[in-house]
Amino acid sequence: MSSTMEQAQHQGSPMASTTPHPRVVKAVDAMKDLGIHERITIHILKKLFKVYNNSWEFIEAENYRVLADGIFEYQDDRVNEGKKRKDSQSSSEVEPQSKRSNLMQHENRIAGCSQSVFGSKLNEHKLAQTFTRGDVDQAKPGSHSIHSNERGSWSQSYSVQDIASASRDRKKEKEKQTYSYQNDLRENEAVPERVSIGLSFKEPKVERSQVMTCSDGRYNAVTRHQSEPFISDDFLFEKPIAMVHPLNQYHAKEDREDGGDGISVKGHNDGLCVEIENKSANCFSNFEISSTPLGEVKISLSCSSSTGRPDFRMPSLDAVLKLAGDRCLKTHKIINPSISLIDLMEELCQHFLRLSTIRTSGVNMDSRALVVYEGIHEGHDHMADSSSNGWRNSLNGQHFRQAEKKILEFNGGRNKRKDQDDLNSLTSASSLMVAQQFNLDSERPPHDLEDIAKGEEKLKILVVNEINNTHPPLFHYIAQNNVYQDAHVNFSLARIGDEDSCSNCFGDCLSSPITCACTRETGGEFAYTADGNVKEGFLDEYITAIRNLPNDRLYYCEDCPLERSKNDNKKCKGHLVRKFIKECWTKCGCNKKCGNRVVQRGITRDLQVFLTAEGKGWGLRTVKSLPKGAFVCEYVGEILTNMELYQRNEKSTGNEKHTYPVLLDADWSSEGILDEEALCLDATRYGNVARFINHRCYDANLVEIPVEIETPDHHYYHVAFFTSRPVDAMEELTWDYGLDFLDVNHPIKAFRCLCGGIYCRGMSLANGATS
Ligand SMILES: C[S@@+](CC[C@H](N)C(=O)[O-])C[C@H]1O[C@@H](n2cnc3c(N)ncnc32)[C@H](O)[C@@H]1O
Repeated sequence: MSSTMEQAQHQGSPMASTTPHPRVVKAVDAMKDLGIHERITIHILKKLFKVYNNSWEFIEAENYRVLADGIFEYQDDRVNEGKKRKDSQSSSEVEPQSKRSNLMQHENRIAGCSQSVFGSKLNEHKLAQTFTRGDVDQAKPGSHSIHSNERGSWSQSYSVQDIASASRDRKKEKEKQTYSYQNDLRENEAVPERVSIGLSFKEPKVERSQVMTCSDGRYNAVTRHQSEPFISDDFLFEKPIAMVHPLNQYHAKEDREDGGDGISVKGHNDGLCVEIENKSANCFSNFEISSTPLGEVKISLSCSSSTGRPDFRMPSLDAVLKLAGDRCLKTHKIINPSISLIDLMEELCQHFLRLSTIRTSGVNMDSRALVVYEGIHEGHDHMADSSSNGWRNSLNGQHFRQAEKKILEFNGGRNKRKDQDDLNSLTSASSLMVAQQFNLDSERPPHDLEDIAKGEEKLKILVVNEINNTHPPLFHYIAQNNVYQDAHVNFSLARIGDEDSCSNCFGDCLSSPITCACTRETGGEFAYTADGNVKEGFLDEYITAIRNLPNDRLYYCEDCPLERSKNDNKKCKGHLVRKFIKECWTKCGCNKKCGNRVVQRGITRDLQVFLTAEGKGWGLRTVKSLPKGAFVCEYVGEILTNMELYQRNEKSTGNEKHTYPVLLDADWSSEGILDEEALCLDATRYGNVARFINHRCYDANLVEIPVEIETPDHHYYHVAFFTSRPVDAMEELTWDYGLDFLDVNHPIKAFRCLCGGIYCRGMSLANGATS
């Protein structure tokens, strides 16, 4: 980014160090294993910190048991709130009492104090009056374990210890290993534990023909009324209340005596529970949900018929959870608030089957193959790891396509819509594989030298090497930003208010006499000229502001997400508050050719990627001269969270070639930004031509301006490069990265600057170029 020497000291630069606290990262990783999204984990962590006076020990104890409980409880509360809202809207009936609150009141009566760690803000002091600290520790509700066996069955059990029994059972409990995944090969064991009051699965949504009732009218004991007697001792899960066959909907509707869905329902003799049975011969899997009157619940997922398949391989639990988690994130964007536990289990089951029966060129996938399968979603790290095992060539994208085809064949009896879904996920997975293949085949020319954009842009972008016969570094060309995994980028029409769109405009807003609502950001005037360049007045003011850095241009976070995560907890260095350009978009009445739509139209200038003579590696230049304010290109890359970037950097050896990530902090002043909301763009693996723009200190000929297009929410925006002055034909395009060459702690080692400018600040300071 354009900046002065001083600016390089600030965080309002693309190179800002993004280093979350390692303990936060560990906690996030641990929760991710449970399929919990980073945003939620961090949200709860913060609350727990307040409750526990920043004590990590308490939060980390028993493998983050408190944290997990807090999260479950939080999710529970949200579901309840949603339900309450719905209920109060739809009927005037007396609101049914929350089941959890029933339980909690009940537990509280027994324990004589508040038990909720999170929701009711556990008061340790208060608890200590009745129980020892150890008892309180033991009393954190909600242990959770998952077991799997060789035959493809998992059982997932949840437990809670109330304070009273924690006191009693403390010694016994210590011996139990709770809250850990166990992917061992032992027989499926039912673990006699009691249900967590914090879990959000207490009222499974039963869809289609899945029925889940108890003959006494209760789903499970979480619905137990507070007046029921509390019996605290062991209760084994002997009888399932329900067996749900999630894949049943895929079977052809042949045997209709059961109502046409292949499912029949029959009650258990004990008069307590109901079993749901799938009569279909092609039963792939089923769930067993067992419950006791006390609320002890065991949910097990078994894929029994897969075990008879010769090609069955037990997939790793992590792989299945990851695949299901990814799908939840991608299909539902983030966990769908209306999703039920049954839906989740169903999803898990499908992915379990997917992974357990994938074949590659007639060879069964083994555990290594699963790692690569995950690698499809992960980027090239896994592939790089696996390559060292010397087997990568047998698992290229084509084989994965075969593998996916196999899944479709295997599921031949399923309905068409599901097959289409599979096909869709296949397409997205395959497209990522193309990027992996660059690494796979060293014989293959890495890029189309005639057009490095491979047709993704309107114009071809030539690669020119007048110096030697090397090629540009490997990456996957994308013309638009793409979410890597966790970034929460919400483009919904509902978020665009009337004030954020010009629905009354028509044709070209620039030539309209009506004041366009889209000029809101730029003081009632358009930022662009009719030629599509940024107006000189706007540009000069913008450049002056970022180069001269008056103090009122810097925003200092009270609790900076960048500094907070560092061990030394330094103060915020300040983020440069930038002016935005707002372009017209879908809700606007104007047409696609409207003059207030420049960046969204993509690259229109003739550009070349070339090998620089000064030793800076590859660079970008313009073939024709450009006027001041011309749009050149956008910085396109993967959208990462601050945390993901940190994790990526942590894995890096420090010796790779880097593009520098851009932090999207231009508008942090308008709202306190949270860790989990901090986004950045990284073009190292996926990017466009902007990844070739080299750095120049201070007087670079490009300036980056934040541009709002799809969403008025400035936590995500486009980073667009415009010329800061007229540029000659064949002149290299440069950008001031805003690098602090003095920052030895930055995760990416600075290079020795060869910009050759008279204001160069990095020539003598840093050691060794990385390119
Ligand atoms: C975003 S990439 C730019 C493209 C890069 N030159 C390439 O070949 O892929 C950033 C890297 O380019 C090199 N670079 C960029 N500007 C430079 C400069 N002024 N002096 C020396 N190296 C530079 C550094 O190696 C830096 O890590």
